[in-house]
Amino acid sequence: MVNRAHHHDEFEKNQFLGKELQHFSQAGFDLDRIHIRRNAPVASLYEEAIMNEGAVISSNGALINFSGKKTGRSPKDKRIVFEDSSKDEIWWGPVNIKMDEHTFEINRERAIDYLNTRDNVYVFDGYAGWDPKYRIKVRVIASRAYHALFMNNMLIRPTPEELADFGEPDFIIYNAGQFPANRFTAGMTSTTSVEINFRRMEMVILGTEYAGEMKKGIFSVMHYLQPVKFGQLSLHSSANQAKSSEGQEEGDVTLFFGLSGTGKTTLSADPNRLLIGDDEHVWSDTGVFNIEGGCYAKTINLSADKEPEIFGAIRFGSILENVVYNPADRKPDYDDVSITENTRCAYPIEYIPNAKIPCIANRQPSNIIMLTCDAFGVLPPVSRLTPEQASYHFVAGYTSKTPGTEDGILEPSPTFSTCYGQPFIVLHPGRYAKMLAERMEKTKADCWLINTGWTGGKFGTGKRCPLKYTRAIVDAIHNGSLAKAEFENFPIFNLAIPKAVEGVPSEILSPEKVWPSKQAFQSEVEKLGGMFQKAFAKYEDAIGEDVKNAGPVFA
Ligand SMILES: Nc1ncnc2c1ncn2[C@@H]1O[C@H](COP(=O)(O)OP(=O)(O)O)[C@@H](O)[C@H]1O
Ligand SMILES: C=C(OP(=O)(O)O)C(=O)O
Ligand SMILES: [Mn+2]
Repeated sequence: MVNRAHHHDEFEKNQFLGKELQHFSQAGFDLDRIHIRRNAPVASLYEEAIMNEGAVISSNGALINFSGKKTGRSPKDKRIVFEDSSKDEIWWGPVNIKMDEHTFEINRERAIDYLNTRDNVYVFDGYAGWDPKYRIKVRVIASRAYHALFMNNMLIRPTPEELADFGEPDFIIYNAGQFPANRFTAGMTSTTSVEINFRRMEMVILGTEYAGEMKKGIFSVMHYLQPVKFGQLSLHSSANQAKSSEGQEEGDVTLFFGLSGTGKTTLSADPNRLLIGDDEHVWSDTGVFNIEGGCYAKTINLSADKEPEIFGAIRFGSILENVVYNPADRKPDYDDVSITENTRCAYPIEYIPNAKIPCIANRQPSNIIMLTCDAFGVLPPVSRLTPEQASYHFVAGYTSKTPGTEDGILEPSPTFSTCYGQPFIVLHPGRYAKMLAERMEKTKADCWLINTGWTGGKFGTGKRCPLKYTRAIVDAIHNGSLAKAEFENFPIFNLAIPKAVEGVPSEILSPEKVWPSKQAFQSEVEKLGGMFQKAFAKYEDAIGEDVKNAGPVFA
């Protein structure tokens, strides 16, 4: 137990109102034993993470934490409870594995029993969703100060008044990640378990301390609630908005879709634009809003030079995860991947200088950008999509998995991750695709496919499209010049490739020209086209003919 000054103790106890405490005893918390610390000050979470969890303060002021054995998500251990209120809505399958209600009860009890053995139990109450019409109140209950601080950064932080009136949460996370699941419990296949129960509106985490499970867990909840309860479209995307500068139309909104590692966070942090959010959004009837109150950036090879906004956001209050530091001066070494390639920083969104607070735009998007990280080096750095092609690519979700974000992924591996976020969707992909198509049709947004991955050859031979060129492409979309470009056809996929983009060498725009041999290129394009067809076939029945016809066509 930390030897805190007495007045700190009293202050923090008073953060909880009597009525709130009742919820905890009803849930089985032993209030005579444990000390509940609700929305504790960031500084005190620092202290306790340092004293009890091996965290250290880095030279930039951020808190470096370690998540233990699991340094990425565990998709094979993520389950949804099979129960009457939600069972007919859920897309059961590899990403939404069934769990019975009884097993959930056992794991929930196990989590609470473990939390009852602690001196301190950390609670964070906050919101998910910046639009008050569609937001939910989330309570996180965790055994580690690190996890409370992480969600302090990632959820929307309530004002003191909102906290005083918080009342009952809409959703609760029980995070006992330090304690394993019991392998003799029916349905458990490992010591890790991440599970959501939509009847109880609860999530239980056992056997993984990777903090990203919590933020992506809430995202799954929103992927259920937004379409089903609110009729709104949740998306794995970042979003930003034009300031009144540089030929951009003031206020125009761009969505960047993409699986992990494709560039949502990097490209949405743009000095010329206001950041709405880096990862989870809802395209509502009235505009776009962020689900989160913070960002979760990758820090692998991070430099102040290439990514100044993100680099500058790493300071007091930010959480660095699994980042190696130099003991002599406590400087983080972002090039060191000896713990994992999935090193991260979680910071409150206002740490980005151009953040738009509240993170909401009462305006429909003008540009939809689909980010793909092509490990085959076949797709062009940028192409223009028809609305049908945009729907096709959204459903196919072609990209690569980034090393480290999921347990067991060691190098960029090609995948078809439907909706550019298969691990997080809860309903059939066709339902999100239909809502997206309706919204694109209504707003007539321009659609683009950007390959932030390899160009001119496969992973291992070609090279990743330099960030400065991708940024130049995004600038050309935003200043309207790309829409006016001359286009040529990209074979088989029938994508429109611009012949020139300001700031980008023309020869890289057409992959055919950078590939060592025309024949090798042709055969890789065909191979990839075939992979698309096979991946799309799974969803064909739920998607219209016009969209199906927008995919690769072999002469
Ligand atoms: N052309 C590029 N476009 C975007 N990111 C790039 C590019 N080349 C390299 N990167 C790197 O790839 C990573 C993209 O990660 P990030 O923006 O966090 O993706 P996401 O938010 O979609 O998970 C960053 O580490 C970034 O520095
Ligand atoms: C946090 C994740 O993704 P992203 O990089 O998209 O934030 C993740 O996939 O666990
Ligand atoms: Mn991201």
